Amino acid sequence: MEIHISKDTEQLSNELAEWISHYIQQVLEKKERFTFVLSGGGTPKLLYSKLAEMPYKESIPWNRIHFFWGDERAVPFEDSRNNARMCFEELLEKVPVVAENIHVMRTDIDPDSSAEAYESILKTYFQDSETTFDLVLLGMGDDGHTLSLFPGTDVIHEQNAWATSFFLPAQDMYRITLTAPPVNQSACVVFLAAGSGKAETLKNVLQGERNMDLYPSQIINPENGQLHWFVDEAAASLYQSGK
Ligand SMILES: O=C(O)[C@H](O)[C@@H](O)[C@H](O)[C@H](O)COP(=O)(O)O
Repeated sequence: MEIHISKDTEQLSNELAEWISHYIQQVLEKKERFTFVLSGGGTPKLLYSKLAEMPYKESIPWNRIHFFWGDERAVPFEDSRNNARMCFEELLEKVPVVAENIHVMRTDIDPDSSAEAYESILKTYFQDSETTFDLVLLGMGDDGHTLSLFPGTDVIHEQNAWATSFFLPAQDMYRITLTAPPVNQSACVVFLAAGSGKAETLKNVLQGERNMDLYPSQIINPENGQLHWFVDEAAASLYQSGK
């Protein structure tokens, strides 16, 4: 695991945009397509808007990138809470992507069918390949959740399905989410977290005892891939470097 600490969210977004751009170029030197899992939540908005600006708008080979999502709130695409919609607004509408390469988690069908359909897209994509995505961008909630793996939920320990759906009473909505297995088979996972509200949880996730039911983010640990945390100083304020 590698942790990158930036001064504030502006610097964090700039540094991560640069890192992602460099990583994409590197991977695309060796293969034709790049698979990128986008995250919802508030923190990546600034990152996406940076990637949509120069120089990345022109330097990244957008037409060779295939986009997926880590999780989705089962609300219509038009709803401002829809994760895919946010990603379109901040990034995908602004750069030359190929429409067929964008794989949203559908919310115009029932959540179970949507999760099944997503899993079958992924299985078709990756077939028997040992490695899944080139890059999975994840957020972490103040409570330690990532994807839609919320503390105390069964989905944290799902071993078979690659995508699933369930009702989240606290938010009165269904969620559709990737499970840990396809994420842990990816080539690289990047967590992006910012703000003092995440400081205690970040410390517990990275340096506390292992308790995935309490801190689901701990379950994410690519078997043969890289794991990076990009955080700002506020989120890292309780993290003890060098420990
Ligand atoms: O749909 C969601 O809510 C997200 O996919 C979720 O997993 C998010 O990444 C975290 O909650 C962090 O969100 P913030 O960046 O807003 O803190």
